[in-house]
Amino acid sequence: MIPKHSDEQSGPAAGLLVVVAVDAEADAVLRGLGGDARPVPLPGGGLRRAVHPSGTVVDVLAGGVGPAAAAAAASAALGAHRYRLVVSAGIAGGFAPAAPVGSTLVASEIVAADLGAQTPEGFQDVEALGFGSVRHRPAPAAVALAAGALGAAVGPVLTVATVTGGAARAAELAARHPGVVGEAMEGHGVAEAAARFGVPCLEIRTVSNPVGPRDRSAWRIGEALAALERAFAALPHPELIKEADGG
Ligand SMILES: O=C(O)c1cccc(C(=O)CC[C@H]2O[C@@H](n3cnc4c(=O)[nH]cnc43)[C@H](O)[C@@H]2O)c1
Repeated sequence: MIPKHSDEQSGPAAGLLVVVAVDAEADAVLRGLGGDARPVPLPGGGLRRAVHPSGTVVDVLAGGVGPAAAAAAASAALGAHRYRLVVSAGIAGGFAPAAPVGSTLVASEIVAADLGAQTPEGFQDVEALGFGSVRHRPAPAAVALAAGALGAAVGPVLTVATVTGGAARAAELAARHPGVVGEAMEGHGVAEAAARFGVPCLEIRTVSNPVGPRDRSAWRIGEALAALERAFAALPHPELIKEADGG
């Protein structure tokens, strides 16, 4: 694990780091936090700082699409600044019936769903193959606190490198991950980076499309971004940081 920063090295802790993929998601999160944000220097850019009405200092990072970009960006921010909690956030696909379009999700597990190998017995993840881990489990009390405040569905949220585009693949993922609520592309990368810095991590998503057969006419990105804005306005930021930290 990479040692935590000392105050002498980097000044007072920002509190919360929110890692999204693209600027439209960052803008939605920042609107929810109250609007005013200033850029913070970071190699690769994309970092803006806001203060929630609760007084919590929140850094919002647009780190790019996919787990590798998200992990690299989150590591850069975690290496440069002190945080007590990291949240992977953004829009996602929702698994029926738990996660309709416009709903909010909080991950009970952040799972790399396609990190493994095809074998004669079918897909096996790297954990089953004995050389890695595919799962991060956020603190249950923090998950419950966030979900209660947001009226969110709770369950595993998958991280995939390829968006699901068919009913058979959606059914296969649902069978392999009981209780699954969502699919996105960054959570596991962000969680891996946070773990290396010893900082707790949550994943909070709002649903833009159903997971299943590809249907561009069913995407509701504006609705999901509006839900993301509401979520970051409603989160009890100081209490959440305390819970995620272990109370
Ligand atoms: O081309 C498609 O069929 C398609 C369907 C859904 C999303 C995409 C994207 O390229 C968006 C990727 C972006 O948004 C997140 N996201 C949103 N919905 C999903 C999804 O159903 N499965 C995986 N990721 C999704 C993701 O985290 C990325 O940041 C294309």
